[in-house]
Amino acid sequence: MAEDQKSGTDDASTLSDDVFEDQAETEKRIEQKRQSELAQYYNYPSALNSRLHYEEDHRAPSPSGYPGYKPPREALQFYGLDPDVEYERRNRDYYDDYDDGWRSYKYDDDENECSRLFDPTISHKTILLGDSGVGKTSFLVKYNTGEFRAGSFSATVGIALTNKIVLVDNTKVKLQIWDTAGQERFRSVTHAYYRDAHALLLLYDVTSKTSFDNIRAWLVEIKEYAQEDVVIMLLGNKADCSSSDRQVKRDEGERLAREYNVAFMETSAKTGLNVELAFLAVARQIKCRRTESIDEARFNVQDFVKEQSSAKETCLPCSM
Ligand SMILES: Nc1nc2c(ncn2[C@@H]2O[C@H](COP(=O)(O)OP(=O)(O)OP(=O)(O)O)[C@@H](O)[C@H]2O)c(=O)[nH]1
Repeated sequence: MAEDQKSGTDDASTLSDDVFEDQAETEKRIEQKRQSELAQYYNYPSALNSRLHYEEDHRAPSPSGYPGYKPPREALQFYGLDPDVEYERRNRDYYDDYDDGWRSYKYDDDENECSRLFDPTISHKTILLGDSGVGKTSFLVKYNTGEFRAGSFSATVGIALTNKIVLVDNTKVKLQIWDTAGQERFRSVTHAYYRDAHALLLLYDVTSKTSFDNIRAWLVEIKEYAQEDVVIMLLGNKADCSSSDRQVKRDEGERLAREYNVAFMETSAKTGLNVELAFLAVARQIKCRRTESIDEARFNVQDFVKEQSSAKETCLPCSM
């Protein structure tokens, strides 16, 4: 492990003997120091650089992450890795497979000339939230590239974004979609991003009761940090899994969504079930909330989701 990475631990051992600082204070200060070290990686100008992946055992930042992603040198050093060795390894192991890059870091350019852009001044910020491992990155990558790569993504560190244009009734709605780290230790970083979010996609994993139980805690956080009128959608991901693996029934998800008055659907990043629909519903709801039209303002995302889910359980075209 490199000296950089060890510094937090060294601080802890030194300061635990310090009679002027109790353990809680020490831990708090170390966490602040760690966060400030991490914070520098979130300020990279490029969206690609704002995303760091690493493997659970901390041996290496994820080589795959988003296809074509190359962590900054400092990020690798932060995890005690030699950047030259890692870049070489990544080139060898992964770049050949993922040479298309993550295509939609630029806006998708819609060919439909007659469609107008809804509120061109705003990229509507949409954030994926939920416990670590529920499938946020897979969900976004599926939406973005149409591909699912089982087990390809290791835990997200911090945040990353992509931009998409969704066509709602011949109007383009720009979504700026943020993928966040589900791990508790990055929570304080992601909180900062809730504030100006227009929509939140809150995921749990239908094969993990814990991730479902934690939804209530996520909703408490959302209430605390997000704007009051934020569009929230609860998604039970990994719906493709067999019934023997399933720990959360569909109607449990529905009940919870009703209790909190949020839209709900089950999804699968693997099969694409409702992936497009989730973003379409979000775009539609955002547009309707910001429009003067009485008819459109009456649009209810939950009814829309219900209607669409029963009409078609797979990916929908973007224009409806
Ligand atoms: N069967 C199935 N597996 C999925 C699905 N979505 C994700 N997975 C798998 O679940 C694991 C975790 O997926 P990720 O996309 O990395 O999860 P995450 O929520 O981004 O995790 P963090 O980055 O730690 O917050 C991976 O092994 C994925 O292949 C799905 O819809 N179906």
